[in-house]
Amino acid sequence: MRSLVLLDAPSNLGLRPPAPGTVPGVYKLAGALRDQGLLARLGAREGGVVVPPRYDRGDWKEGDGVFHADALAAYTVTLADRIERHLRAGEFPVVLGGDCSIQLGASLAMRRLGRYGLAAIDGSADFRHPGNEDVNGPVGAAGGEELALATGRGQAALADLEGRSPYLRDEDVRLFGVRDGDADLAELRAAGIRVATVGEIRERGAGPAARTALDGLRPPAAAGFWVHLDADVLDPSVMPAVDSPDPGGLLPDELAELLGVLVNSPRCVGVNVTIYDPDLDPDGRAGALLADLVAGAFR
Ligand SMILES: NC(=[NH2+])NCCC[C@H](N)C(=O)O
Repeated sequence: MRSLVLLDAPSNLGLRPPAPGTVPGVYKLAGALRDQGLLARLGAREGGVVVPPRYDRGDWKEGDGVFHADALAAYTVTLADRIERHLRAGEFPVVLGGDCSIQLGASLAMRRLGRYGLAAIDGSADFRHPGNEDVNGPVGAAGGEELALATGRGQAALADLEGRSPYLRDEDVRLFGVRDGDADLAELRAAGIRVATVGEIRERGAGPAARTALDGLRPPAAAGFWVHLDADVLDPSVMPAVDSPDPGGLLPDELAELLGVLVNSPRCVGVNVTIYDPDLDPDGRAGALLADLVAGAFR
């Protein structure tokens, strides 16, 4: 029997201000999903909150690299300490963000334990790094860069914490739900990162696509894998409450099937949920859907 622990990582340090003088509302994701009864619905133990530093970009300007780099580095180590403790205890962390930069905490924690993979269910690869700025624009927001950083691309202050770069090997990463025609696809595939786009998932079926992708994410290669879920993998018609809504996303039934196969694999060691922003969801409908999908994934 798996023992789930619900842990909040309400950091918004990896996103740009949604409007001048405001901060990203993703830090409220954890509270909103908990208010949907997630702790009880998961039958999870209370894991508490890893409290993030203040959102303050100071005098950062375009060209200065990743903003909040020092705060993100410190937070990643603290979050990794917490996640590592649960993994070592044989518990299964369900980590509520926050923006996608919290994936770095999970990846660093796993790297301390050995070789693990990542199944990222995300509308975009979050693969911006200094080598592809011609395609993706300048680095800055870590929430659009965490896969690049975790695979050892980009500034060492984030990509090489504890001298452990890369936290994830390219060959141990699986991406699901990147939009067809995404500008990063060619580079991802050239790097050996396996991607199932929305169109490919639809063609093959979400279950078969997920099962095939799990090949190779088991011993003797990787010991197991983490699931990173960005709410923006869903189509904006059902999940408009994200910072970068992008049409052509997965529908709830497709995500349910995908998530079900991945999190119920005995090799899955934990999951994080990111990007849903309650400020953009006045009637709470998108949050209720997300809670249903997360709670419903565990059999
Ligand atoms: N949903 C996200 N991952 N948002 C973070 C990044 C958003 C934006 N596309 C960027 O790369 O700057």
